[in-house]
Amino acid sequence: MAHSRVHKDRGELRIHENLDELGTDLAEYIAELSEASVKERGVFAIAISGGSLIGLMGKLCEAPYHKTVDWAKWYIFWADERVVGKTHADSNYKLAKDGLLSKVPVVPSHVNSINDSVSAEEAADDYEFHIRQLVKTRTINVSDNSDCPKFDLILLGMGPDGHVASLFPNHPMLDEKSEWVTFITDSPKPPPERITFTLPVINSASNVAVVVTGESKAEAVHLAIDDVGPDYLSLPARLVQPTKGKLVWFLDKPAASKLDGFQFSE
Ligand SMILES: O=C1O[C@H](COP(=O)(O)O)[C@@H](O)[C@H](O)[C@H]1O
Repeated sequence: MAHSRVHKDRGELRIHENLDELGTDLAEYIAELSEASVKERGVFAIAISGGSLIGLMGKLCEAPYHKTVDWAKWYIFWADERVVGKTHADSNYKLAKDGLLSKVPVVPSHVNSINDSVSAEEAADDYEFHIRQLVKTRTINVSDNSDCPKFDLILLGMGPDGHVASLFPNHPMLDEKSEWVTFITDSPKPPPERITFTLPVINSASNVAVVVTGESKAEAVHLAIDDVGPDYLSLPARLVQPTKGKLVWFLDKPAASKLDGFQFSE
């Protein structure tokens, strides 16, 4: 049974007994947001990440979700992408296509992947331009207090170093305020060339979920959520603070094991 509590300023924490339970809760959460968004706006604009997240979304391809979700209304984007070919093993697009998108009836023209035949800088510019067109038509909603896109849902993973999307600790891209999509050519985690949503875009979303599993990430989870003092305020995962949207953390027990008070909530 999942343990859920609302942190005073870091959103809702859902701590799961195991990966199976987490996968079930995550699929239900995404399906509910999809239904609400389709009812309200006629579409569901969702941005996904790569890494372990895709495997954890697997239950969406199974009953009942493969039939009950209105897949034709989904518009899919990437919160970050590695600048490699779409058939490359490092491609977040390939990961999602193989693990999810090829198994459900999404509309191919609604799958908004990056241009993989140009430089990282050009790919970021292209992707931002593309998103701007879809904000104009309101396929992607617009923020109430800036011109930023307001995705219905942004799904993030987190690395053991606290990176989210391709926003890495101590990198100047964390200070980017005007671009929606930026690029990196010296990523500390290979491959080096990537594009990523910036923090203003992530924090303008209606819903942001950070999905983190495994003991290797327990320290970063603690630093991203607990009151740990000024040294960690700029940890990328800590900078995920939706302005008006809702933040939910999906954790398994090993990832949550270093959270303050974890032993008392078991
Ligand atoms: O490089 C990346 O890493 C993060 C975390 O991946 P995980 O496998 O540790 O969950 C991922 O969220 C991001 O999209 C990816 O490009």
